[in-house]
Amino acid sequence: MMSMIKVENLAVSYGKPGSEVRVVKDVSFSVARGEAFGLVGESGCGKSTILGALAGRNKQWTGLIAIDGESIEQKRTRAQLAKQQMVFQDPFGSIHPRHTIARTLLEPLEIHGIDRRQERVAKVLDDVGLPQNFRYRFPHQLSGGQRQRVAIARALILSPRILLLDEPTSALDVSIQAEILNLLKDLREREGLTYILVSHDLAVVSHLCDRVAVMQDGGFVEIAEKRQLIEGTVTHPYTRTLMDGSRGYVPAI
Ligand SMILES: Nc1ncnc2c1ncn2[C@@H]1O[C@H](COP(=O)(O)OP(=O)(O)OP(=O)(O)O)[C@@H](O)[C@H]1O
Repeated sequence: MMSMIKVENLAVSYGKPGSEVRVVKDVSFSVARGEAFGLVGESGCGKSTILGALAGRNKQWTGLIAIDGESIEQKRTRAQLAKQQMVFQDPFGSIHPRHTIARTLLEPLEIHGIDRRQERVAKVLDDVGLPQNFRYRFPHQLSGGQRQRVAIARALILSPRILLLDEPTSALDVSIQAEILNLLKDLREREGLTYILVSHDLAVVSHLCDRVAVMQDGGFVEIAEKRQLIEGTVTHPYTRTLMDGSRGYVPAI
């Protein structure tokens, strides 16, 4: 089957030519349509940088990126950019504190010149389990979990095929984390979405993902199946260290 996301020999840098720092080195993987793929590793190992390159935010990359069978250039068309959307740890990264929820959700539709706007806003609010009258509210009137639902709604409004989820539950209370993870799980099944989920928490990753890439210092040390995480049959010592270090790690079956 054709991959939804294919990455070959990806390298990503920051900084001006001549003083570039390469923070992702020679990473290759592919994600099937409808799969949830995890990225774990210590802070600073390059997880967010990979998502940034896939989302079109970070243009200093080399290698091959193909989305839905189409090879991507560093400069993308609007249609290509709409195919994958990011969700961040802090919803304020994508929702403006002084805009109503309606305005936050309408903005991407205006930018992309998409019609039937009110109808689409109504649908995404439904999709993420928020009441319709939340349109008129401001972010500060919402709980952390509700704000993250708005951020997910905003990511969904352009009908992407892929969600790139960067620690989407780390800023939330534990009880709310499970709610948001279950919402993401349902959305993936209902809409046939493909996910890449970045998390430092193996419990979060194994709740949602079928396979997990373990990162260290800009590269992958191992791509483990969920079953290997559950059975403890991972092959790389660093993956074991991460598993041992993940306090309260409860493998989800
Ligand atoms: N805009 C930037 N300019 C320069 N260096 C950056 C920039 N963003 C990230 N880096 C560096 O790139 C490396 C990888 O960062 P990245 O955010 O991808 O790691 P991460 O694994 O996602 O970590 P975290 O979980 O802390 O976000 C780090 O050393 C970081 O300091």
